[in-house]
Amino acid sequence: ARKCILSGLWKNELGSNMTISAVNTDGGFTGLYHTAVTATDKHIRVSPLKGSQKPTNQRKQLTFGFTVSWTFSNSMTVFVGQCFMDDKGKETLKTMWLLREEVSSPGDDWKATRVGTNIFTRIK
Ligand SMILES: O=C(CCCC[C@@H]1SC[C@@H]2NC(=O)N[C@@H]21)Nc1ccc([N+](=O)[O-])cc1
Repeated sequence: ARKCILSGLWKNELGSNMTISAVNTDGGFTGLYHTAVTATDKHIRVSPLKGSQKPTNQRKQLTFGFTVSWTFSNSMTVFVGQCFMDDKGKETLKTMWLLREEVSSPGDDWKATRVGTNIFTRIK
């Protein structure tokens, strides 16, 4: 594909994987996220994701964002990033994320958000 298409199966360097459904006409998409890691002592469960991307007809290397609402803990992650295509047509999603945990009081709000990066490549 000469243009990045987000739908399909992706994995990141942590070993997490995600499936993105078909992207609808306004750029919206949904999917499922299976994280390989957690900072809780909970059992990991597949969690829903919802996001949007810039329409592909405008850009070859599109920007996107999505939110994962974790089903196994009171926390949320937002990912934002861009799809890059190499000259062989291989797509890479370079992302940054914010992970918000639920804290018990406003006084703990300062320590409630983690930040990081993830790179996703397609699982053939
Ligand atoms: O652990 C969690 C939920 C799972 C987060 C997985 C993150 S999302 C960014 C990164 N990319 C991945 O593929 N996986 C990781 N929530 C959580 C974490 C810490 C605390 N805490 O209380 O410290 C509470 C909930």
